[in-house]
Amino acid sequence: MPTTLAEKTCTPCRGGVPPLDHAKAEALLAEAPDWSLMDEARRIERGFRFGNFREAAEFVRQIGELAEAEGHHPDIAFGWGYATVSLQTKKIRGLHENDVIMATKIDRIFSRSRGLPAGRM
Ligand SMILES: C[C@H](O)[C@H](O)[C@H]1CNC2=NC(N)=NC(=O)C2=N1
Repeated sequence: MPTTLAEKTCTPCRGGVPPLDHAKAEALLAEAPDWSLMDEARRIERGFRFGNFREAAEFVRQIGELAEAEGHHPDIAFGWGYATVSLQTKKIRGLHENDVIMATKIDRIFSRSRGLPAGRM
């Protein structure tokens, strides 16, 4: 039984479910404290900094692999030294547990890229 969101996998979201309300989103974000609620809690976003373009591009590549494996996809803007990742469940135009699962997994990718053990930023 997974105990943390990062150990869970995204469930196929077929729509028809209500988006998380602000309180529930806030509660789940306790596991992804570096992410910000945006657009009246319909989206979450986090900015990441890197030493150059190549590091940012590699981070984006790894997120792409994760997204394909999980079947849940972020929006990403990136360039020299930065990447901004946004998560929303498009089908419900709001937040789903899948979005926070992805956030926790993306945090682990970033931690690993900085040579930190997962779970410590
Ligand atoms: C069929 C496929 O699982 C769905 O279209 C998935 C793909 N990835 C997705 N990603 C996001 N962020 N929101 C979705 O609603 C979504 N739907």
